[in-house]
Amino acid sequence: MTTNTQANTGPVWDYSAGHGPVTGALSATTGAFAVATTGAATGMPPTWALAIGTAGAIGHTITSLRDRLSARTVSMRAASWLVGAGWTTWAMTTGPLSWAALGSLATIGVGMGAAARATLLYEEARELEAIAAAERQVARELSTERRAIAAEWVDRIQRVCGITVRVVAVEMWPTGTGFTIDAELPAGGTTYDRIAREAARLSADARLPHGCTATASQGIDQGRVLIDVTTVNVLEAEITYPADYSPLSLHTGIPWGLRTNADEIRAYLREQCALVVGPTGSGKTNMVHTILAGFARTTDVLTWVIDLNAGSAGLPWVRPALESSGQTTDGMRPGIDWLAASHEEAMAMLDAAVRIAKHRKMAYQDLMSQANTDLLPISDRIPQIMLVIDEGAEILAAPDKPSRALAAKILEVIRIARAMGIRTVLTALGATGSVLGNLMIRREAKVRVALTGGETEGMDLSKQFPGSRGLRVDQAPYKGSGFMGTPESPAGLFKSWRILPNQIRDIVAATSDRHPTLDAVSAKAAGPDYARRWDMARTAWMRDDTLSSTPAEPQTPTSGYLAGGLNLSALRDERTPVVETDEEALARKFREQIDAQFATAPEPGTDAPSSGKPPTAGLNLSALRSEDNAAKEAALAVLLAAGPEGTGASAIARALADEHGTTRQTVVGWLKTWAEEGIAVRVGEGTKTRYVHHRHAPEAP
Ligand SMILES: Nc1ncnc2c1ncn2[C@@H]1O[C@H](COP(=O)(O)OP(=O)(O)OP(=O)(O)O)[C@@H](O)[C@H]1O
Repeated sequence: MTTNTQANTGPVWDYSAGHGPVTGALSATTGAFAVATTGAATGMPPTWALAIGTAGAIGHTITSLRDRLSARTVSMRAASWLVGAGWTTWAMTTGPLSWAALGSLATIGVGMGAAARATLLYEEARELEAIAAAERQVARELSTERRAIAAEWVDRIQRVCGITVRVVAVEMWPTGTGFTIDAELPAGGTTYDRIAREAARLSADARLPHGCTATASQGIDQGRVLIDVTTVNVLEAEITYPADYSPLSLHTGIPWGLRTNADEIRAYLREQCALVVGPTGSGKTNMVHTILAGFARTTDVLTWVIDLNAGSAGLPWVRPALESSGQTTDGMRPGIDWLAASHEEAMAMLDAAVRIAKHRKMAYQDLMSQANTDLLPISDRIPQIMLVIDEGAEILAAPDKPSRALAAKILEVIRIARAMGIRTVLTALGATGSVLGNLMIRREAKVRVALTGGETEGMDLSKQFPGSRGLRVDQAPYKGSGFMGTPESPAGLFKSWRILPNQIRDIVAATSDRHPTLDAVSAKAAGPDYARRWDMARTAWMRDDTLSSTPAEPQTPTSGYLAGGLNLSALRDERTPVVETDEEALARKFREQIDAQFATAPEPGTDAPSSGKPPTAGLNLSALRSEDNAAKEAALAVLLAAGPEGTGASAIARALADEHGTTRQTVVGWLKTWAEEGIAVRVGEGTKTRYVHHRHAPEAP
């Protein structure tokens, strides 16, 4: 027997030879070959060759299907079958084993078994061929669909943008929620943004459902464009935070939510800070928890949280690890590494951060030179500190003295600590000019999120995502939905995961032994303020459930660590102009220096009549500084006059516009404070949110 090999079809055997029992090789039918060899060794009669030939035929059948089955696997199966069948048959009929008997019986087995096996294999092959045919049919239909999409979009782009592209590929998303078109731009220097800027018109022309977009971005080179078209609105549904709490690293990015194609979007924060903007009710608090969940899962991040609103953003991450005494439970670490709910604690935290940044710079010189980098190599041994400052933008804009001191420190951390591994996530109620007008924030915080949640007023996406076109607030009218852009991923629609308290508890428990420890160099620089952060005296308030509902007394900057309430609102209420003390003068000089260095842009709409105070240089705090008490009192009067029906921030801002020029964001801040203090009661949700003065509130006498 000889073996031939034909191109594209594989080896074909010729069974006609019959010289002796078996000669030649049956490379794909090891079993038959084994039996043949056995037969030869024991003087197999020539007739056995027939059976062996049948076995060879199996090999033929098998190898002709090599595209579908591994011939080797099948021949091994045949071999084991042959031996097994031969052995069994012999055992039933003959008795004790001899090589001759084995040979003959094996051959009978080969004949019978080969026939049965050939039938089985034939069936299997037919089945596989049928599947392949079905697959080919689907592929044909898919490519017809792709061709139809390509043709439709070439026409559409021509109609809407006036340019003729050539579609190179259409990729259907596995999630079934849309597709990506890869197209070549026409010659003559056309750039992708000719299409990007027409996103809204393209979406309308394609009659995409609400919440779906056609977003163009750069292709593989400057002559190509990628157009992501979403056809199913994934922003609408509530999607819970994934139950997979596996370890993450700062370097591999931290997932913050989903794109419309259901892809995860990650924030890379080794060098970047982040700004998350969301008006009340948009899902901002939920998003902060999602962010803290991501940090808790990392092995190289320590999270420090400042939340002057009763520490509420950080508390769920600490409480599972707190004993009733207020001390941390042995063996369980909180999901965050430090929580500040008062100005004093926040100041201690920020001071520690500044000291760490400065000390790391000196102490890790050798390490950085060995690693040949000017960025401190962050790892589980030298962790990054992520400072999450809830409503940090409002602190930057607040007019009171303690907030101004905090603002100066926050900006200092942002300015000096990038290379040394301390970055911030600031949240804001509105994309106020006071935040984005600051060049340093604009430059350092390029990971940006705008949660819209149905709120359209005061959301200026073009400021938050400069250069992005076609983003419209009404594309994301659902809670937890909005836009996210990072230096790696252009601004686009996004949905944050919904995370509930029980999941936060689970994550705290699951990640407790994973958190890094602050490196000794940094811990030394941070000093006792850091080392004693979980001291009972400083954490007792975390167990006190009554605190958050008790209006706080104004605190003096010298008061102790016990954050007996969160006095941002109280401090915002400072009414009497303060004579500048030495400390204030120092803070003012510092702000002036920062502004001189980082050319802070003026905030639009803040040239309204001021209360007579000279405009203060720097930090764009002018908006709120110029909102004098008269404006606040006028706002309260409008609220009172609105009676039981109540009113909203926009209406109050409109009423104040002429006389005081107060911005809506400012009114939002006041309303939030008043709601916390019980002066106003919040009624309704989302776009229907109203505030009622407590005298008119339903439960009021
Ligand atoms: N990612 C999300 N998916 C679905 N629903 C969400 C999501 N985030 C928030 N929500 C819904 O929106 C409500 C408000 O969320 P959240 O408290 O986070 O908003 P907020 O902007 O912090 O508002 P406030 O400042 O008034 O507390 C939640 O109770 C929840 O019902």
